Amino acid sequence: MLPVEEALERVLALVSPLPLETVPLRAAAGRVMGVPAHAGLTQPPFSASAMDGYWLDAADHLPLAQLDVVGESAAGRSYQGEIAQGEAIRIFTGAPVPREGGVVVLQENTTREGSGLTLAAELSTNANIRPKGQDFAQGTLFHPERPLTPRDLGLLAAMNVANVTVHCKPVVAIIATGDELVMPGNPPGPDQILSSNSFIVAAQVEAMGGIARMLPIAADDRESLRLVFDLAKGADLIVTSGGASVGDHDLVGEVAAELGLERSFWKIAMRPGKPLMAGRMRDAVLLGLPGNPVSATVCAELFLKPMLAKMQGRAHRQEPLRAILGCDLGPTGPRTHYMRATLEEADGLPRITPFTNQDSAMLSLLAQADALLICERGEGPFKQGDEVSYLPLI
Ligand SMILES: Nc1nc2c(c(=O)[nH]1)N[C@H]1C(S)=C(S)[C@@H](COP(=O)(O)OP(=O)(O)OC[C@H]3O[C@@H](n4cnc5c(N)ncnc54)[C@H](O)[C@@H]3O)O[C@H]1N2
Ligand code: MOO
Repeated sequence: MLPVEEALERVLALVSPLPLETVPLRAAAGRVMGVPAHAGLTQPPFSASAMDGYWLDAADHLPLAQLDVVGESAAGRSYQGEIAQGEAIRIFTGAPVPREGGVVVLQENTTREGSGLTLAAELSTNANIRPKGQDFAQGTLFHPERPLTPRDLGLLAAMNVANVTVHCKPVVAIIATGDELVMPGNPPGPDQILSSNSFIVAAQVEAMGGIARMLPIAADDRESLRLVFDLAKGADLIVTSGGASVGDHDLVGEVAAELGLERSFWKIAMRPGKPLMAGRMRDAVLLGLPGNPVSATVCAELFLKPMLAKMQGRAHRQEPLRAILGCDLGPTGPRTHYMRATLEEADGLPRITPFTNQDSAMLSLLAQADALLICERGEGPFKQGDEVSYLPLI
């Protein structure tokens, strides 16, 4: 069985960053830029007042100085005239200063009568002016290698970048397989259950910036599987769940092989998630998740998310965090165990405690879990108080 690290290398080798498309800035949140943007202007484009008050020459900036107010500069309407020594202009926040070499005195530190202005007895040394180009210069490059944040969009807008070139969103076809499955909202027969995996995977895909296409449930027969695989045409990734193991009705691998799957691997040294399979299939990549909901979720966390990140040109390494173990644990066995666990705040590192029941069909415990405690294969036993690694769950 393939170690988890190697399986991750193999799934990442199956995918590449997707082609680029140009989208309006409004549609760019969460997308990853494929080429840098250039600032179309210097910001601020002019030295501007940072306060409401009066602009005057630095030579006139003296306690109790008396000046004559000869004009006004407001944001969007600058003062165009001359200003001599002993003169000032009214100025507002964001308005261009008439020239370099002046200061802005807050209106609170002046008295005004008609056009006469008297400065306060105590003056600040702050010029209250935002210098031209303080924020960025024309031509400055911007290319964060992560999803664009709302703040990034603000910066791009200020740079006069109206359209951004980003990686296309991965389209993911999601196929649940199994005669026993019905969609939520339908009454299950006596030997049926509800399909939950597709909802977990679709939400994970969307949280990672992909487009989820939830396809109809495939029955455990070749014809039905072929039909639903056909509906997946056009997707970049096909994610199945169920039918991955060794039972007589586990047909996903067989049917995918008939349809041209070049399998990269099947079965990994991981618990839960042993029967995971992956490979290239037609123009897409297939990730075959095990049917147990916990196994499907953990495999999607560990493999699908990094694949989606790489396809969008994002960093795709998930570095484990450290915590203190809240209980004793026995030896791990031959498969690295990702245990559903709760996290509690503590002095220093948080305390992590795995649930006693780690059955891979337990959705209620999965929903309560904060983290996956990582117990490497062949390691342990562990003692309460040991420092251990975990991956947070959102
Ligand atoms: N003899 C062996 N039996 C099994 C092995 C093995 O190595 N030898 N591996 C076990 C492991 S590990 C897992 S995990 C499961 C996975 O099997 P499959 O991928 O073939 O999944 P199914 O048998 O189709 O389903 C397993 C379980 O999950 C339920 N399921 C399936 N799809 C969904 C869904 N969309 N939503 C909710 N629940 C789903 C299904 O009803 C089953 O209860 O195999 C072990 N067996
Ligand atoms: O390892 Mo399976 O994936 O029991 O749950």
